[in-house]
Amino acid sequence: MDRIRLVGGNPLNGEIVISGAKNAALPLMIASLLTDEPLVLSNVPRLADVKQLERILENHGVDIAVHGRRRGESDGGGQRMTFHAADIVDTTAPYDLVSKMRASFWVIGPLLARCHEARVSLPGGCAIGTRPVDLFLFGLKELGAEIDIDDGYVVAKAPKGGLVGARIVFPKVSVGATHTLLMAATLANGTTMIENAAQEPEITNVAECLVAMGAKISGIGTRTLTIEGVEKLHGANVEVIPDRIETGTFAMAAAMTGGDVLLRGARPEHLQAALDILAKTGVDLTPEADGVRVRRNGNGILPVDIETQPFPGFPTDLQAQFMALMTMSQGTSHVRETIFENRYMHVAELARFGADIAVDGQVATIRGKDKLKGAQVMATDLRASVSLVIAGLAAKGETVVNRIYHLDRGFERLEDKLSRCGAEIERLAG
Ligand SMILES: CC(=O)N[C@H]1[C@@H](OP(=O)(O)OP(=O)(O)OC[C@H]2O[C@@H](n3ccc(=O)[nH]c3=O)[C@H](O)[C@@H]2O)O[C@H](CO)[C@@H](O)[C@@H]1O
Ligand SMILES: C=C(OP(=O)(O)O)C(=O)O
Repeated sequence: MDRIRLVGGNPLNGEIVISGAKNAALPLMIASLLTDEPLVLSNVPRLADVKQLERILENHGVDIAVHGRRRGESDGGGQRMTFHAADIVDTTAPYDLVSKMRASFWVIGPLLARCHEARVSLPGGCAIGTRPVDLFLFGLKELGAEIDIDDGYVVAKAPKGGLVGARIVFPKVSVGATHTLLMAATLANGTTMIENAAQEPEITNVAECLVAMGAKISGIGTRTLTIEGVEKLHGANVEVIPDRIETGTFAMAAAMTGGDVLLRGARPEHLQAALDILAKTGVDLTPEADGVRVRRNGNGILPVDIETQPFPGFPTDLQAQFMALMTMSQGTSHVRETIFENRYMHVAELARFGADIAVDGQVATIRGKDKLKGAQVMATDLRASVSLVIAGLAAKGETVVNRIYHLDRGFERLEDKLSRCGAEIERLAG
């Protein structure tokens, strides 16, 4: 299994190009199931999760092509890919494919809408809590679907004639359930209202893609989405938004090590809450024409308390990285994780660097240290893994991060991007 070795202490200086967002690319790829015409996506990141979803879509009968570079495109840019679901040959998403990744469960929405049936294995994904699917099932039932659980599979059937528009009031905000019901409703008979919908920028990216495919959606970017079902959707060309979690991660890495990094392509409005918090820790953040500049020169890291919240709040996917930063703050800070009940797996690993963190229920109390010391650590989930890299970049001496396949799920060329900015970091194969 590959590992990452790094030697801490170098400030980060230079430029990092932000990749396309994993959490937008995945549902956009899934949206291709809604039409028999080609959906062309650009800026698709090269990630293990994208590859895994390609396998799942191919199993349903989707033809997938990766296009070559065009004039004027940089070599590090995202992929342009076509997804063509001319004929869906199989409406089952099997356990061995779905169990590796949470988002693969979301195929249930388009399959049910277009083929009127779906059999999808209960999902996997990062082990950060129980992660039930009750909200998906509740929403699909509201659209008239009949649902059974059989041998670890969700078996869903639409009424004769297809799904029927309805008012769905989610009792809790869910990104995945919003994506799924939004996609399902585009082909339902009549109008659907999704209330208490997630407002994440990735939802907006998908909603705008669906509109480009001929869907009728209003309220995009708000808590209430209204979808007037149409008979058919068509092909479209859509760009994946830049990854706000990658942006925040590199911003925190630069804040941790000091230095001056331009995050090229970053969209500050997609992570304003996190940038506002970073500014309070003493980092200079300057929006530029094509990105955000992050600078910390000499001054110490100030302690700041955070609470994770659905968008536009502080994202849970940046909680571990922020905690890594706080381990070297000049005081005591608190993190409250309100989205997932078990998203503190990085705490025990950060302790190996000498970090002082105590967890009590939802709240972690972090007492900042002057110094961290490099260590052997184990990556436990995607964002936890990168928090260990951030700690390692600032720690004295050598760090080895084991089990980095988690990192490859969500970070494109992480070592390359960091080493170009002066970090001493390499991948050890095997
Ligand atoms: C691929 C992708 O985009 N993953 C993101 C997505 O995950 P995901 O879509 O899985 O996260 P949700 O927004 O659904 O989860 C939010 C909360 O709702 C709960 N819940 C969810 C569904 C359900 O049926 N029942 C239920 O109780 C979850 O357990 C969790 O406590 O949003 C999360 C919250 O921003 C991010 O951390 C993940 O990176
Ligand atoms: C938790 C994440 O991914 P997933 O929902 O696929 O587990 C993530 O992207 O941080």
